[in-house]
Amino acid sequence: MTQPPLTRGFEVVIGIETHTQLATRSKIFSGASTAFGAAPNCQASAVDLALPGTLPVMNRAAVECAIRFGLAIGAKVAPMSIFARKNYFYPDLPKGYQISQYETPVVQGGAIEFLVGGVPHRVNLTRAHLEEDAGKSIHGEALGAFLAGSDVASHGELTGVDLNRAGTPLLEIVSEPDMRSSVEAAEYAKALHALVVWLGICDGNMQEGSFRCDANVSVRRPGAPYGTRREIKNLNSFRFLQQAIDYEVQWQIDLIEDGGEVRQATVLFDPDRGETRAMRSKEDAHDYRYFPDPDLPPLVIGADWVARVQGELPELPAAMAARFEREYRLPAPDAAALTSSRASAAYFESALAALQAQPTSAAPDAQAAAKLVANWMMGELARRLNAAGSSIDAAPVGPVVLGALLARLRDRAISANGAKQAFDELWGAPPEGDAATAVDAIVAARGLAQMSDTGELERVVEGVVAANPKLVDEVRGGKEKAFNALVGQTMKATRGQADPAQVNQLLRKKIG
Ligand SMILES: Nc1ncnc2c1ncn2[C@@H]1O[C@H](COP(=O)(O)OP(=O)(O)OP(=O)(O)O)[C@@H](O)[C@H]1O
Ligand SMILES: [Mg+2]
Ligand SMILES: [Mg+2]
Repeated sequence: MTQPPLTRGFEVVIGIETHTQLATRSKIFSGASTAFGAAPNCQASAVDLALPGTLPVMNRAAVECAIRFGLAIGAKVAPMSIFARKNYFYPDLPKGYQISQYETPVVQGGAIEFLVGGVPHRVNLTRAHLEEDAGKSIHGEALGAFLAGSDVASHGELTGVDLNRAGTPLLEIVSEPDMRSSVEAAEYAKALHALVVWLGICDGNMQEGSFRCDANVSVRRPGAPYGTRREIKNLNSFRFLQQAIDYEVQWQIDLIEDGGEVRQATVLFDPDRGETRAMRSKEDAHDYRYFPDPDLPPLVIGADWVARVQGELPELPAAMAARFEREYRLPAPDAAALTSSRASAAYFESALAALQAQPTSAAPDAQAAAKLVANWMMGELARRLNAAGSSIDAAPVGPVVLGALLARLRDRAISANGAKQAFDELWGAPPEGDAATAVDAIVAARGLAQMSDTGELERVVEGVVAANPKLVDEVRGGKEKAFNALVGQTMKATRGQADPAQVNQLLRKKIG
């Protein structure tokens, strides 16, 4: 075990609770739609509004998401779990309680594994439980926009309640207090996010609140028992998560060094000021008066259901990364990057297949081909996607086209620089029809072809050597600059169409 890093002599302890919105079509206990963006209160059924006499009915699809998750992280999927009422009063919670799971959650234990700077980390999970989301309170400008044109004039003093989100299925994923730095916390959250999207149980849209983290933070002197935690609520970006923890750690250490004592509290992060601010002193479990919900029977999950879901599970990111290392002989960081999403992994495999489908005169080198595709995906393609703020499934240059382009690079028909120019052109105007034909057309139209006829290049080199006796003498006297000048002249004579490596080689041979 490596020693955890210390901050001003303190060890940082972090546990994360993540509210993952499950990608089901309807709500967890009603048939109302979960689609995002509807006008307020258009997607709230009688159950979501908590009208008297209504009863919740469990959504099978939500349970199936929980099973998928449990199996993917090596947890125990409880054969029987219990729904409980978590009682609190808030305007956006019309029942006065949230249906959640307490003592017996559906997913128990398991772990998330990920790399931090290439070093493997493992964070154990306590549990993951199913629950319903609450509605939303709407204040200020957002409410004003909604009320514009109505006869409610002084909306400045009002708060609106939108119950569209009420009853949306959540899986709350609770980690053990296993993290020791804000960087580790952010990497954990990224790995968890990638996994739930990979499994297809969450759309992962953090702006719309589909994946929200609460960071529980405490500090302690090395070897001391855990300190008191403060909980930073509702962090919806990895950067905010990291910033909020960093600020909170400094705040707690300042307080302790000034002789104060951390008290349990719920705090909010203000991204504009980069600060955390107390929201309320934290409720304890007994404040919620948890008790089993008499409206819902125990949730029973049979072994056959678990076995079926297991059979339908896709190859998981860690297993796929290990396979990429083994099968394609890629370095571990490349394999991890390429398997950051299912779309990226699928792109890689089809680009590689397309590259290898192009005939070549040289002996095929599978490892070199895989590395070439990996380099281009992590370099040129990633750069382009970042600049466009786009995702890989929407890339204008698809895997088959990239494979065809890289085949020309492999065969030295174009230079790396020429390939980049062709890539730019393909990006601007995605080709239709056969990919190789489209690539060759661009290479021809832009004059990107490298001179492939060795005999012809040899004649050019001979000409350059004959015309520059002075430079040749200097090269023989050991002047590298003179050699570069000869390379430059040869490139010029071939209008840049020669392979520089080949020019180098021929010149050395001629000069001796
Ligand atoms: N001393 C501590 N320092 C940092 N994190 C802690 C500490 N003790 C517990 N935690 C973490 O706090 C989180 C507690 O989550 P849990 O859902 O069990 O309870 P809660 O926060 O009281 O409930 P709620 O769901 O109502 O917010 C866990 O992620 C746990 O690892
Ligand atoms: Mg919790
Ligand atoms: Mg909490």
